[in-house]
Amino acid sequence: MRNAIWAALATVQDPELCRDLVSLGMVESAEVSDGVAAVRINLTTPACPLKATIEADVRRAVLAVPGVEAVGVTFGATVRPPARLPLPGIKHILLVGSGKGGVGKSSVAVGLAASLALDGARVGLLDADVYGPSVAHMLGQGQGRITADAERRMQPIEAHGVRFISMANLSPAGQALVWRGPMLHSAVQQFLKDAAWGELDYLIVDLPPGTGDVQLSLTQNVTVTGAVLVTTPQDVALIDASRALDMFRKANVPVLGVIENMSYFVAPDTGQTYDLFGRGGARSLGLDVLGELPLDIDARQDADRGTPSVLAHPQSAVSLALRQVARTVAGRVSVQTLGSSLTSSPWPDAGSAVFCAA
Ligand SMILES: Nc1ncnc2c1ncn2[C@@H]1O[C@H](COP(=O)(O)OP(=O)(O)OP(=O)(O)O)[C@@H](O)[C@H]1O
Repeated sequence: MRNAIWAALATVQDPELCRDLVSLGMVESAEVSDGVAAVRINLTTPACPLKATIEADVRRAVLAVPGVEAVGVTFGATVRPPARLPLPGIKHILLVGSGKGGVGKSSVAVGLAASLALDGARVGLLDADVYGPSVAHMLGQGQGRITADAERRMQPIEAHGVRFISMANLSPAGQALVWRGPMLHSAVQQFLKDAAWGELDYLIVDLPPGTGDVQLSLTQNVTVTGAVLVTTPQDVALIDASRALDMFRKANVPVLGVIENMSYFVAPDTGQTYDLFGRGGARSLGLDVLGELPLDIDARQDADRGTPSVLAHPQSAVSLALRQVARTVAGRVSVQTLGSSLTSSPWPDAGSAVFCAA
């Protein structure tokens, strides 16, 4: 009967990877005793967006095996690395960029990092927004100081399950950073390469707004798995976002999609929805819209108080959307890493990624 269970599992497809769980190496164990089957699946990311679907499909397939009366499905997860790690110990580098400043890029980077950590991933966050570093403050560590380990490497600060490094924790608060391009380049390279990040599934990089030295330096010096763009929906933001998109394309960085922030506002007193900046505008970029995040007073206050909204207000619309976006991004990273040439990707900028046929 054990063989029959494995055969049944070989008929279950990962809905994103379009391959069966057995050939993908995702079935860790499958045993049966007295008609009760126990299956353990090793997902490609703890933030798997399709865990419930996979569980239902496994259950259905195994219960169809004659003699199986019940089935227990448990999950583990191992983020699959690319053929060559971008940096020792780091499986994936993900960039969060925007054209315009103030559109919520750092908020989204913090939200994505905290969401992935909540799902059980090992997450780092590099605040490469050296001129306006806000990550430390948003994680409640504005006063924290970076220390060195025994090998004199920068030790990231840990907050809310995320290891991060920010210029804010290196330079005295309130002082302007007056640096030329080459100094910025070497600072970001040091943050990336000389810090004791440890083992990370995802290193998220909060880029400065625009298309300057830091962005170029990053895309040219490490292999980036993908980038997400953050924009608000109005034209002035979209014009700059399309420049950032062009920069990623020229640097051959796959763009996994765009997140529309401040997409709409629901008045807390009346419940009325206002599309303040023209909800849906991000679609004009021709990218997959990964999520629409509302303008939310709690989210702004949570950032100022130093607790990511996904932790402080997990049931708010903005938090639920961020959790979903983080899982979608994690799923796309898996697809891009494991995918072969089955079909072409449905999202326009995902490089060599594959996706299931519709
Ligand atoms: N969805 C939202 N609802 C309410 N406030 C938000 C939202 N997104 C961001 N904010 C607030 O807007 C401000 C700017 O956000 P943030 O610093 O994330 O933008 P940014 O694009 O990274 O800016 P910069 O260009 O300065 O790096 C912050 O006070 C943040 O808390």
